[in-house]
Amino acid sequence: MKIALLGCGNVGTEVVRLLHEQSADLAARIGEPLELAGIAVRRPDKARDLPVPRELFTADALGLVNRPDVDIVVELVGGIEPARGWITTAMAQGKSVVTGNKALLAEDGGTLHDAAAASGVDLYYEAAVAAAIPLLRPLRESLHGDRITKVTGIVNGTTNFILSRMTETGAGFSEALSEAQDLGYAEADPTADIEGFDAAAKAAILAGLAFHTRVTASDVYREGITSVSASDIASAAQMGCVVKLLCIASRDGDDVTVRVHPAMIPTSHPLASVNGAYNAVFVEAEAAGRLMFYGAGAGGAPTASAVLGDLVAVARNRRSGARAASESTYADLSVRHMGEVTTRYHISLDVDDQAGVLAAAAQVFADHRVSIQTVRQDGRGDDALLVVVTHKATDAALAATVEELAKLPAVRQVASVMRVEGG
Ligand SMILES: NC(=O)C1=CN([C@@H]2O[C@H](COP(=O)(O)OP(=O)(O)OC[C@H]3O[C@@H](n4cnc5c(N)ncnc54)[C@H](OP(=O)(O)O)[C@@H]3O)[C@@H](O)[C@H]2O)C=CC1
Ligand SMILES: N[C@@H](CC=O)C(=O)O
Repeated sequence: MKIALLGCGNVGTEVVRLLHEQSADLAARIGEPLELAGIAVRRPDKARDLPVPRELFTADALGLVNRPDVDIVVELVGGIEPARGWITTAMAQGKSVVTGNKALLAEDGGTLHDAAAASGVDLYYEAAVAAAIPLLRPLRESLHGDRITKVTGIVNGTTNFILSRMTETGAGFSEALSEAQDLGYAEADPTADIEGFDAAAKAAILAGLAFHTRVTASDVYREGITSVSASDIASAAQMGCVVKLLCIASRDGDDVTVRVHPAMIPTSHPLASVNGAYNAVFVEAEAAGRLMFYGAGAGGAPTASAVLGDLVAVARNRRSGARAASESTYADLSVRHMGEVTTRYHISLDVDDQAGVLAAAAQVFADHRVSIQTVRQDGRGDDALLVVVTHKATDAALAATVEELAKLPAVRQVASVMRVEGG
């Protein structure tokens, strides 16, 4: 069975290594050997310490995809184009595809699934969400007899690594990000990680599979972690909380809400102890109850494990003439606007006069029917912040409250607003 590998970076390199080191086991599991037909990269002449002949490398990805001896295409380049073109070309020629490209799946998964169905080939993408964790196959298959109501998780390893470092060692944001890049966790453009685009793409894929509907990245409410400060982390700690970038997808009747944003969660919450580049996802289903999936969420080797798992499944299907179940998108659900979502909020106000501003601020909260749970002062003197934690309120009510708080004469600025979940 011949494989065209597109991309040999953090993940592709480990795929090549595993294909080499485990070739006998893989052949035994599949019933015939897997052979690399070629490896497409941007710089074919770059020195790479890999156990394969240099002649396998090419810059002509499309030429490799088009080769008649190629059976399966593994796409590990990323991005929308030219990856989409390579994948649809491969499928049109009856070649099955394995990919880890969440950005493409979340933007245009429908086209890829339709192309796979039209050509009767497989499209597998376990690596696209939460890397090594077997998560998509359980959603696509094992839980198909149940009704999933909510998926909550930490699905980006880079941001979880950064927040963990900031919390545990007091590391700065940039220092922690460059460490995550060195470890192969970050996307080629790390803006995708730190601004929440990567987690939003994964949230769209998870919501689509969980709720049997098509959800694209543009349906997902998204905030990244670039505005999370050391003072937010310290303030969370004072409340017995930690800050995490959460992905929350929930279904309520015919409506779904899909959101990605930083949130304070109590240290007793099971997601609070998920640190470093680890991911964890809670799935709540009507009959199964609460299920938790946990493991390495980024990095070359863990992601390659998921790619190899898909490769074995696709190769076995080709040998037996079988095909994975088609995409299940029969449910016509509407995506609810973020303004309707209710949660608790932590608001830090940089004020001139703590005592003087309290009554005015309380009135603003009352005017918008946002009920205050606690108020406290953080720090001393000019640097002191007035910290308000609310009871549950809608995002729309909170946004209107914050807009008015910012106009109070004694408020220098609204230093931060963060959701509080799970308490
Ligand atoms: N890193 C991770 O932890 C995870 C990554 N993923 C996904 O896996 C995919 C790959 O990620 P990763 O390995 O980290 O990415 P890298 O940036 O490390 O590697 C990208 C690879 O693609 C090659 N490439 C780029 N442009 C072209 C082109 N035009 N033609 C041919 N080859 C090209 C590069 O070539 P060259 O080597 O010459 O630069 C490189 O080999 C992405 O979709 C990513 O989102 C999924 C889960 C986890
Ligand atoms: N950049 C991603 C890689 C895995 O999907 C992450 O950090 O989670």
